[in-house]
Amino acid sequence: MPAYLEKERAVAIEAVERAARVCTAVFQRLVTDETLTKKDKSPVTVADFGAQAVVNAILERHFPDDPVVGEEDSRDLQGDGGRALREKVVELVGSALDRPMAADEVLRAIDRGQHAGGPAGRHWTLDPIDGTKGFLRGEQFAVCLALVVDGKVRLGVVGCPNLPYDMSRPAEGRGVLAVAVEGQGAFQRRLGASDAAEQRIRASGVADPRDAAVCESVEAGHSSHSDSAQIAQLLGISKQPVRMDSQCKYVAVARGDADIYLRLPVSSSYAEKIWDHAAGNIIVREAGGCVADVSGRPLDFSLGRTLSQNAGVIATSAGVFDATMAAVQQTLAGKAPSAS
Ligand SMILES: Nc1ncnc2c1ncn2[C@@H]1O[C@H](COP(=O)(O)O)[C@@H](O)[C@H]1OP(=O)(O)O
Ligand SMILES: [Mg+2]
Repeated sequence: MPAYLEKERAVAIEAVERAARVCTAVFQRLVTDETLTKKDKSPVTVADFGAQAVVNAILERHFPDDPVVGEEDSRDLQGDGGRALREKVVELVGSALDRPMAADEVLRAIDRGQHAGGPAGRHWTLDPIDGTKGFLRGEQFAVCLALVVDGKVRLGVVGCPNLPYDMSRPAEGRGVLAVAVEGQGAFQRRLGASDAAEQRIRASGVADPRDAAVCESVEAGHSSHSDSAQIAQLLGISKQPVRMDSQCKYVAVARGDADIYLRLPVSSSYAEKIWDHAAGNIIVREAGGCVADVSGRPLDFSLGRTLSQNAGVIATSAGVFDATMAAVQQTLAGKAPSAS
């Protein structure tokens, strides 16, 4: 008998592999094309749309009845105004899928991402490029795909093209694909190697919070750096936090590169999007780690496109979870984030 979600797991890996290739190809063009500077936002737009079209087309081929909650829609690619961008995306998608796709097919594939999500049945959730700023800097970004069944994340795949496969041996190359299915553990394999062997990954066994390493967003607008400094101080952590963009932070916790991922609300009006957390969340939990919001509540993926009942995210290895939550709560107590 096939294992739970065996086909979904294989298809999700293929989709993330191909989407990651789209992103890498666009980035290579970005650095070689003298007409583009890294300040130009258009490359990330082309890669975002291209990656979403590729993933959605592959999902549709294998699971035509499954809706997708994706970040992008095709509005900017339509009509005369969208022609230049559309042509670039169509060319990119054709080469990523090894078959030409007509423009209207590409737009339709992108718009398969407009599902509302919710508590019932199956849906996929996709962030075609998570960490766009990291992508443009040539640093960390991720292609993130997850399957939600009856409001719970059951499968997650995070492709990290720029993450060293082994942090202790960075010379051995970059590119990691992390994958987890509910109840089956978390694994990593080399991104871009079709016959890649999988290796089980586990969160660290650190028990004394003073020994823990913290990771957080590069962008202080996404997670408060001053609150995390206070939390680290309460925990007696002297190491500087590692800052990186995207769900690569969840992968870092899942394989013990870091012990604590802090995402501390800057504004009470921001609702986290499900595609920014679904895949990373299951990978950390299946690696033996813990994930909650800043109040200690589990992340609730059953409420539509956002985590409307959660604020922030705390992901840690199991041995330092309670101490981290206590320090988070002490730091945030009596401090209302601004609504701006
Ligand atoms: N105010 C905010 N708080 C938390 N996350 C945010 C905020 N604004 C944008 N983001 C999202 O953070 C993600 C990147 O996170 P990280 O800092 O971990 O790399 C992006 O998906 C980005 O969404 P968007 O895609 O709309 O820019
Ligand atoms: Mg994102």
